Amino acid sequence: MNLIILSGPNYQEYTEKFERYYRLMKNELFELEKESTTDIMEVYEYLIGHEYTNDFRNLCKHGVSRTLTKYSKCRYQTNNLFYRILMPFKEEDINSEPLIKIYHDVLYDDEILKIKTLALENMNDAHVKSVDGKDDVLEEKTRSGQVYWISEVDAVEYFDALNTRIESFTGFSTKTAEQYQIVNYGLGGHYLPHHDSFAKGTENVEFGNRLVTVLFYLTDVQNDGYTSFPLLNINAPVDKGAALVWNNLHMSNGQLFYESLHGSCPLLKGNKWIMTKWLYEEGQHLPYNWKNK
Ligand SMILES: O=C(O)CCC(=O)C(=O)O
Ligand SMILES: [Fe+2]
Repeated sequence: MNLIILSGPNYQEYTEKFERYYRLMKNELFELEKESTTDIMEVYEYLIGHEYTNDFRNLCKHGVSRTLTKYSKCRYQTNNLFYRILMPFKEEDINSEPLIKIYHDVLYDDEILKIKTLALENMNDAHVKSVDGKDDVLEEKTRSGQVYWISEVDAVEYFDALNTRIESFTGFSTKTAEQYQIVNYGLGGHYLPHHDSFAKGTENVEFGNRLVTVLFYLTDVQNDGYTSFPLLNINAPVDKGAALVWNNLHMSNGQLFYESLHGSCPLLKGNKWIMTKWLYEEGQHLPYNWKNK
């Protein structure tokens, strides 16, 4: 590329050239910017008209004013596991009722890479799993993203260790859990507030209901795309390698924890990847019998 020198006898010609290049570059940058961002108001307008969406919208847009309580602490957690003395979990309390915690750095970069590669080969448009095991296509406005259910049988080497790790930091069995679900949200991708557990009478006959959600973040997302709990006024930040863990049911009787209502704020820039594991009632040490609740 020739340098444009804005002085000397060809000053006029060079200035015109410079202006032309400048305009071209500006347009180019503008187009690039347009591709990687989306109109915030457009996405939020889209969310109007749904139950709880005002709270959800405000929370997504204005963030959180969470009051710290005596529960809000973070610690190195060993859960009385011998080898975790050397490598404790970084546990952060988010809420007490229902219990919500973040475990930082529990999914490693090489695992994230493998999981994304596996998922990319098998992505489908977002579906929701119904109790009878069939997939229902979700209304587009409720959730927009690409979904992949990983069969652990096909990828034992990735998931054996992870199952054990989940059991260590949650204290719950993964033996009756669902397969791992991977979701990729693009621009404007979101998930309106919902409960993860199944409605009464529609639980899984073998394993009961979704007791605990373990949500791993496979990417960092700056300033948006939070997992938001509108009834608790909480936005959880998207922190690559962390797992957000919460109870969907009351641990004393298995009834729905209404306040566990949550969604994913619209993604306004970049890309958000998550992986979810739902732990079921069956096979856990619970003070109630889920079959007779
Ligand atoms: O993407 C998120 O932050 C939330 C996802 C979620 O709620 C779900 O998959 O059930
Ligand atoms: Fe959810």
